[in-house]
Amino acid sequence: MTQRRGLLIIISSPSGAGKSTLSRRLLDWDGNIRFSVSATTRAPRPGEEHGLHYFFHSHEDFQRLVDEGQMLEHATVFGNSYGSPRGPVEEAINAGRDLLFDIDWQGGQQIRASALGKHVLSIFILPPSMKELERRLVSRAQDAPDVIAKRMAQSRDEISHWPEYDYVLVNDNLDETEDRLRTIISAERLRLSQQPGVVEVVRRLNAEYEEEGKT
Ligand SMILES: Nc1nc2c(ncn2[C@@H]2O[C@H](COP(=O)(O)OP(=O)(O)O)[C@@H](O)[C@H]2O)c(=O)[nH]1
Ligand SMILES: Nc1ncnc2c1ncn2[C@@H]1O[C@H](COP(=O)(O)OP(=O)(O)O)[C@@H](O)[C@H]1O
Repeated sequence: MTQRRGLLIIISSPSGAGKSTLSRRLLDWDGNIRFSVSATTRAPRPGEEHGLHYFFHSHEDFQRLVDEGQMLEHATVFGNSYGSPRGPVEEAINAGRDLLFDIDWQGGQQIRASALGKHVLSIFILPPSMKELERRLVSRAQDAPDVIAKRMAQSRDEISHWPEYDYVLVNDNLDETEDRLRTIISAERLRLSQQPGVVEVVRRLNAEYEEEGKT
């Protein structure tokens, strides 16, 4: 049987809505999902490792990677450059491995518009309220107050892109949101793995129909 192609799972949300937390849970849930480690010019947060959470680059190095065509997509977010390396993507699709992208709406648009767009499953995460979004950003205790203010100010713009996504989830209860994400991914995998078999069955049914017509 033909192996299904890998999925490019794109998760976007305003900063603080919970996409990193949900991404981590999805990676723990299923070993067939790998994380697309982005390149960025942002400074590492405490505990973040080069090559694991991000590839941390200088502005010059980042620009060189873009110029060399090594980025599948890239964008400026909160004043820093972020981009998804092209290298692992086609390999994953062909090997039937799923890749998880924690990227913003600009990246989502670029990948969807690319030749690889047909492999995309996109999910947008909304916070239950703006107050809760701010509470989560503050309680994460990773960003300075001015950085948090910048992210809150940008959140409305990010949220306005929800209609571009295949699915939209409100991340109120974390376990419930994780459960819904698992359901969405499982259903999409089922749809993809069925396709080759279904084409064969329809061909056989058509042949049988033709045979019947002759008798
Ligand atoms: N377009 C694009 N956006 C990215 C990429 N990597 C991360 N981002 C987005 O950049 C924004 C800031 O990410 P980060 O600094 O890690 O903050 P956090 O999402 O609040 O934890 C988020 O919206 C990410 O989804 C990327 O490779 N491409
Ligand atoms: N459903 C939820 N309920 C309460 N807190 C949450 C929920 N989802 C995430 N969080 C917390 O909110 C903060 C921001 O989540 P994070 O995953 O870093 O967001 P993002 O990656 O979208 O910026 C973290 O401290 C995380 O533990």
